[in-house]
Amino acid sequence: MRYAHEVDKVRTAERALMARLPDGTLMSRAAAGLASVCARILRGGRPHAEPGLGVYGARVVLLVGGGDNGGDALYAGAGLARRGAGVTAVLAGTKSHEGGLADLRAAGGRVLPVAEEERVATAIDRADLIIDGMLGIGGRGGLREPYAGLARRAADSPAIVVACDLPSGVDASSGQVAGAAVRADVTVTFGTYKPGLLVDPGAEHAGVVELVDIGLGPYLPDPDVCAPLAEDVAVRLPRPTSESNKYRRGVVGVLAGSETFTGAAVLAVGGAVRGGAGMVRFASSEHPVELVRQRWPESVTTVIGDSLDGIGRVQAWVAGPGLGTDERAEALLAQVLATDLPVLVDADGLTVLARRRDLLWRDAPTVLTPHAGELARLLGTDAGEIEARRLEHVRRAAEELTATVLLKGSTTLIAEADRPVRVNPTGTPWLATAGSGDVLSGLTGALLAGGVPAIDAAATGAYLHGLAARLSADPYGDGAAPISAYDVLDALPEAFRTLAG
Ligand SMILES: NC(=O)C1=CN([C@@H]2O[C@H](COP(=O)(O)OP(=O)(O)OC[C@H]3O[C@@H](n4cnc5c(N)ncnc54)[C@H](OP(=O)(O)O)[C@@H]3O)[C@@H](O)[C@H]2O)[C@@H](O)CC1
Ligand SMILES: [K+]
Repeated sequence: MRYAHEVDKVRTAERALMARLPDGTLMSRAAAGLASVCARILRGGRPHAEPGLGVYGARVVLLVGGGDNGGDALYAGAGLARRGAGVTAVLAGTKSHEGGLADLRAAGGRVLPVAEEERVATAIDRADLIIDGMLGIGGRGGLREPYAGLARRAADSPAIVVACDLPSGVDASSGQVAGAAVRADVTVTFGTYKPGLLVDPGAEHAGVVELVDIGLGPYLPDPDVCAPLAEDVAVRLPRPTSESNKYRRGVVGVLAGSETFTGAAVLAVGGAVRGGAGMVRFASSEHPVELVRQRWPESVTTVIGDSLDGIGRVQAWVAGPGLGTDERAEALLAQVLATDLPVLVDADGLTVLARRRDLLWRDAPTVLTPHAGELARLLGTDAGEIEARRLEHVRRAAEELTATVLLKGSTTLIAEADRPVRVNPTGTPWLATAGSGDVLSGLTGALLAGGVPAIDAAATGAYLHGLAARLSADPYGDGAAPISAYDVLDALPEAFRTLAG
């Protein structure tokens, strides 16, 4: 698991640790870690030179802000200069870390005030590697000048950009980006991950994130956000044993589809079948039932009117994909939510819930799987607001709707009251395709029916779904192609095998 802590918690832990250590120890640990990642990157090749020539002779530019983030960059730059790199520090703050500056000068580094615009521009354009040490966890709001201009210049340079602690302009605690921000290839972060490195839009500015241990671990409280690794997900996968039968593996009920919308039902049932349900019971009107029967003959189908009576026993429900939003849909959804079973509500079901939030007053687990637009309707805000502050909104939704909320998007987030928000690390931009959400609903419903607790079912479902999408979009790791929701379904067995193996 990768754990992330908000800024106030990082600061408290740092104070506690610093009280036990000689002055400057933490900064020197951070700077040493940063320098060693930069050296490794330079050894791997750089844009202006033959690959693999190493640190000696490499052109390194430090963008140095007025706080301790700039201090880290200066000490790291000094370390690289001692290994033979040509290091230029662009001083952009009203002041600069004195110890760091003295160390860089002593190591033979060059210093350029930001006002020397032409020389600064030339240095950035010719750099092999740029260290962004403008702002770290002390950053607030959009980047002001001259930082914003330097961020833009760095983006146009062919150099590899390495962010110190976090890309300047990204809010460490939320991932919000208000205006210009550095886009890093690699971010070297200290002590713990910051939520803004895992949650978009911050995450997409961070590139590959490397954590440097500075000894903070014992002083950190529970995390605010966490991102599971493959092994964290693998241990939660339900695995049938010789004792298993279809009822023990879980019977999932799928209430989906209507005469107008049929595809969503076929995909949701497919997600449940491939998600490992022992049995899928599908309830809908005639046309979708006919199609599901053809495609998934292993499911047990029932044509229903406006009552679910006689469907048979299930252990969890998936309700909503293609269901419509009329009174009949509302009546059926109300019956599902009146049970004491875990229920996942998606798509049209969420639209109905936006006008019937009272249906969420229940004791059994409820999982909601909205995209930003659906969540906006549920919370009475707009989708742009949600996208800009995803973490805040998914937490608010979990509290207000008393549900496990999985917010789909470029990074899928899963929240439940009083627990760290989980960030899903898998997925591909190609997953943003019609019907893929229906597959996720069925898959997660199968996990719920198998007895997996709501937050784990949602996180595991999201992980497998994103992994299946990656495996089908880019099976050989040499280039991705568009995929359909059906491709995701077809890659689910491979995703399970990859995880379990
Ligand atoms: N604490 C520790 O033990 C350790 C900390 N470490 C390192 O310290 C970093 C935190 O350092 P920090 O607290 O000095 O803050 P930092 O991010 O450098 O920036 C503060 C300055 O930014 C300015 N500023 C703010 N917003 C702005 C904006 N939008 N646009 C422009 N300017 C803006 C603000 O100016 P002001 O608003 O006050 O005028 C203020 O001067 C941390 O990320 C890690 O790298 C490591 O060494 C490990 C040990
Ligand atoms: K930075």
